[in-house]
Parts: sequence; C-alpha cells; structure tokens
Amino acid sequence: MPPPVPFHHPVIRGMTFCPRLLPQSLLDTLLEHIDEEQWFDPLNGRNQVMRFGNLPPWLSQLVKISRDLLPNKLRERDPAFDQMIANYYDPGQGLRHHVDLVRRFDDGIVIASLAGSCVMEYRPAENKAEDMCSHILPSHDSVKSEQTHCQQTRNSVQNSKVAAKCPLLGEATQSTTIPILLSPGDVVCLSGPARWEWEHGIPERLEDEWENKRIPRGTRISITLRKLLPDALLMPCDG
Ligand SMILES: O=C(O)CCC(=O)C(=O)O
Ligand SMILES: [Fe+2]
Repeated sequence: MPPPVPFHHPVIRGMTFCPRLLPQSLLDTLLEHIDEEQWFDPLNGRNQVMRFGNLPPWLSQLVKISRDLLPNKLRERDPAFDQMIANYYDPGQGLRHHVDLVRRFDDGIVIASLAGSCVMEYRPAENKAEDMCSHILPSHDSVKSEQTHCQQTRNSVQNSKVAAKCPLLGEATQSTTIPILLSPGDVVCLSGPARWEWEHGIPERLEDEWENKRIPRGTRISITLRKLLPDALLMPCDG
C-alpha cells in the first residue's frame, strides 16, 4: 500500500484531502477511548460531544497529524486547536450544508473520519448567516447544545457575510456540488477559500453512490478540530 499523500483539491482551493492518513491502530485507540468515555448514547439522543480549551491527551496524536496538514502560516499557532466536536451518525443521518461559524472559529479546520463512510458535499457558500447557524439536519437530533450556541451567535452576529466576494464563482457556480467520499482514516483540512467560501454537508441517505458502486452507510464517527477566535463567545458545553 503506498503511503498516504495529501491532495490539494484543484477546484476547492484551500482544501487538503488526505485519504487513509490515520493508521488503523490510531483509529482503534481513538474509538476505544470514545467508547470508554461513553461519549455517545444514540438511543438517548446523545450523538455529539464538544470540548473546549485543553483537549483530551489521548487526542494528541490526531492533533499532531492534523496540525501538520495546516498551511504554513497556521501551523505555528499555539495551541493548534482548542475546540473539538465529535459527531456520531446513524445510517441515513446527515449534516446540513454549512460554513463553520465565521465569528467563532479561526481558519484551518480539520475533519477526521474515524468510522463509517459517507459522501460529503462541497458547494460555494450561499452567503447567508442563517445557513451558518442551523446546520445540522433535524434527523441528527443530538445537537441541542450546538443549536443553543448557534442561537446565541445568531443574536450576536447579524448577517455576517461569509463570502462577500468569492473569486471562485467564475469557475464554480452556486450550483456546483463536489462530492468527496470520506472513509475511515481520511482527513480533510479546510483553510482559506475552502473554509470561508465553501459550504460542506452530508446528504441524508442510507447509501452513497461512488464510482458506480453503492456504498451503504454504517455508523459514522468523526472528529472535527477547530481553533476558537480570540473573541469567540464561550458556549455551553454538553459534558
Ligand atoms: O461530521 C463531520 O464529518 C463534519 C462535521 C462538521 O462539519 C461540523 O461539525 O461542523
Ligand atoms: Fe463543519
């Protein structure tokens, strides 16, 4: 198996995609910790966990690998990430297309897929504050805390512009949707235009079509690492 090579997306500028970057041993360790700490309880609607400030020490290898994907100008920041969100998706659940909150999180967001696969869609942002603040599909019903902080943000951030000017729109129009298959171990880093000017989301469906094959959705677990902006509102943490 050739070593994983980061791939700079030719259209989604600022996206680095690295398939199979996380070795199976790391995935197993991360999933064991998540299990031990009982982060998720989908039967009781707990399918999202956030952490702020110091991240759990057992995330340090993932943090290091993620930091290495950041562009040079962000790689030296300290800490590289001080916010984490872990998501659990049952088959069929999705994530509303969104740009991560622009007044809360800095550039350089890393999404690591730990278990299950799905197709994540990317499309040029619609430039609506509303879209940034209620991004989880209703079926992904764990997200009361996210919605609470989104409500706070909505109150405090009125009509911020995500993509006041999007240089890509000449080549990628609002209707351009770029699907990317995310499998366990794959890591995506979003910076620059990919972070500020493109939305990402996961359609609600039980299987994805990829290269003429049907890929059933299993249970999916992801970890997203972000850096809070210095004046970001502190939001309630769900545990
Ligand atoms: O679950 C994922 O893969 C992505 C999560 C995400 O985009 C977010 O929480 O903002
Ligand atoms: Fe996101």
